[in-house]
Amino acid sequence: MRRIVVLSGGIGGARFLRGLQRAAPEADITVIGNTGDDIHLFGLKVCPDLDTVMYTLGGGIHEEQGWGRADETFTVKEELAAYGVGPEWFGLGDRDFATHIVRTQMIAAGYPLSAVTEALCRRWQPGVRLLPMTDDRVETHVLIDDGAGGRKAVHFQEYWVRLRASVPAHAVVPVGAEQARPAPGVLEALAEADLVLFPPSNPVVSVGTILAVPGMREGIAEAGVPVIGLSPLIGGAPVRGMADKVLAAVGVESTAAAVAQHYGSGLLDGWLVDTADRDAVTVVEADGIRCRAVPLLMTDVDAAADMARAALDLAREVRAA
Ligand SMILES: O=c1nc2n(C[C@H](O)[C@H](O)[C@H](O)CO)c3cc(O)ccc3cc-2c(=O)[nH]1
Repeated sequence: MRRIVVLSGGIGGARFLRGLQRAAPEADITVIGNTGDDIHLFGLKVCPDLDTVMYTLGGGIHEEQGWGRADETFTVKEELAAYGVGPEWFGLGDRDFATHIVRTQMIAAGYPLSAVTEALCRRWQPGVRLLPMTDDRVETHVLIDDGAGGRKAVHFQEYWVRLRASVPAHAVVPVGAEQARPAPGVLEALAEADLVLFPPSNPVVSVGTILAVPGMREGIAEAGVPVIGLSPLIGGAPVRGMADKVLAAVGVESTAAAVAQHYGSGLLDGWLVDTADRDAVTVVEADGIRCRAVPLLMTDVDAAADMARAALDLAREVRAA
């Protein structure tokens, strides 16, 4: 299984990918990155999930935080705040700003996001081919109460970072996804893949947004190769982040089994749950998805590599069946 395609969000996907690289050093890995979290701030285009993958695999990530740059300073942000220019709730550091300036400048010069991402990766050498899911603009919005008896849509980052997902999400809408086309190279990578992986990324706002791009589901199905996912939930709670909040918005229970059922046996061939959720194995298998329980806590790169090995083993089982 040399050619592996991974549909990735930010932190969880990036850390899993680092494990996959260790577990399968010979593999040719293509990452299809979520761009629904992208946000335009201060006239700049910020792509949090693409950057998180690029910095994590390129050795520039802030390890504890999981996003943004290591050894970061915030002088530009402080100067903007001194002018009264916000938002102050989104932490863009000086080093990170440079990435967004280069990206925005290249886009203004007419380059598509896929070409810009390739150019940025020339510096970071992430060891994978990093593709945005689309070159078209897709922006995830979350429908919340407006405090006056009605509802309003806010940008995903406002819901996630400013509100810390503390208010109920009534709906999650990847605005623009219906008209979006997969970025160059995405469908080709799927067609040539030996294996497709869904890392323990958010099933709604990360993997779900990628799957919302027309042609993506068909591309995965037509590849005719094992599709293996890893649960982002352990014991009914997200390992990191607030996935449970957005799962509720799409009517999915916060359990490892419910997430597998949400993806469905039409898409998924195999599913890994944590050993704490071993009772879910029979439930998931009853739905026609091969399931195994293994430790899913990515405490370090070795643990992530063990998870990647388990996913590769499950893929071999599926293929041999
Ligand atoms: O919790 C936060 N997450 C921040 N993130 C992470 C991001 O909001 C989310 O975790 C992802 O979009 C979800 O995958 C950033 C990511 C970037 O690439 C650049 C800047 C930020 C800033 C913040 C922030 O201020 N607070």
